[in-house]
Amino acid sequence: MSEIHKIVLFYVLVIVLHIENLCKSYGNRHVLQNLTLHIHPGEIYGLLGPNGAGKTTTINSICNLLKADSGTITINHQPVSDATKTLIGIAPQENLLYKTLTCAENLHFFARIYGLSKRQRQQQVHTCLDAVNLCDRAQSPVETLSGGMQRRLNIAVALVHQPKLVILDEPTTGLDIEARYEVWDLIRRLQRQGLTILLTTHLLDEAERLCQRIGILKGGQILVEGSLDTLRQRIPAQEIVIIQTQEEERAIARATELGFTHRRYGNDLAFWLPEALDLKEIIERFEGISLDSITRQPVRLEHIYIEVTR
Ligand SMILES: Nc1ncnc2c1ncn2[C@@H]1O[C@H](COP(=O)(O)OP(=O)(O)OP(=O)(O)O)[C@@H](O)[C@H]1O
Repeated sequence: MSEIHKIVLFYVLVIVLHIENLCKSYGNRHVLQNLTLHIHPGEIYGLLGPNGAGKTTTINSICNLLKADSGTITINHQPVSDATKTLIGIAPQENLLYKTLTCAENLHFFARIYGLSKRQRQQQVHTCLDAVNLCDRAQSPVETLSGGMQRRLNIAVALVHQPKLVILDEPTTGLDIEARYEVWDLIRRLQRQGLTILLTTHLLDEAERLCQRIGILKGGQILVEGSLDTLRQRIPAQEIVIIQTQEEERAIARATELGFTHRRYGNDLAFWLPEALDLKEIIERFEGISLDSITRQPVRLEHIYIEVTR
């Protein structure tokens, strides 16, 4: 192997964030239990989990705002400390912005906290406003911006000190679909610029669109981790079929005979099809049972998430 290949391989193998066996309790409540996860350079990693799973506790530990009881967290091979804080930028769920200050003033303020020189501040404020498409609103007070613009500015604040890892906590919650598209575009652009991103979201389609790898957290542990293709192996189905019928018991009994697993997704009765079937073949399988409708779906993150966390 040539030297250049070795160097390239070295950088590919460097792990940006490495969490090993992290434990944290509040009194006798065990919030993180041997949590282990690795985030690779340049990827968007989606940390998913139900309310109270331990996502915020994990993020606060990564940012060194909270001390774990045991376990290790390293960022670029350095244990978390005040020194590693500069490697991380965080855009919290609640925008961290001063509403009466302008966009530029907000960024100057946070850049100063990170100790940037006047010259660096001027340059970074411009670069960050440009990155989030808000140059034309530099002198606008935050309170005059739309919700989507405020969210983009909140992300700009996370970028002002040029971190290596950016943590986006529920970046599009509460936004309309147009504003959401803009934030998704922004996140993809940040990745193309070489940033590594840890994203938490309750929106599973957001994770499907953006994340190269996903970890599902519950009860303070990562239950599964991997690419969407890896996670799909959790559901041995070619397709999921939702059936509406007045004869659900008979449909379930037939499906069981055929070897189709059945599930309830909300009120929907669903069957996992182990082989690809066309519509006519699906109807034939349920012959003699009156079907009101059949809807076919690919296996989605939503199905995997429900399977893993149920
Ligand atoms: N300071 C604290 N003292 C006691 N319990 C706490 C404290 N902070 C968090 N917890 C508990 O720890 C558990 C995990 O909380 P955490 O905020 O990390 O979850 P989360 O996954 O971020 O949830 P959400 O999706 O609702 O934001 C919850 O049961 C929460 O009530």
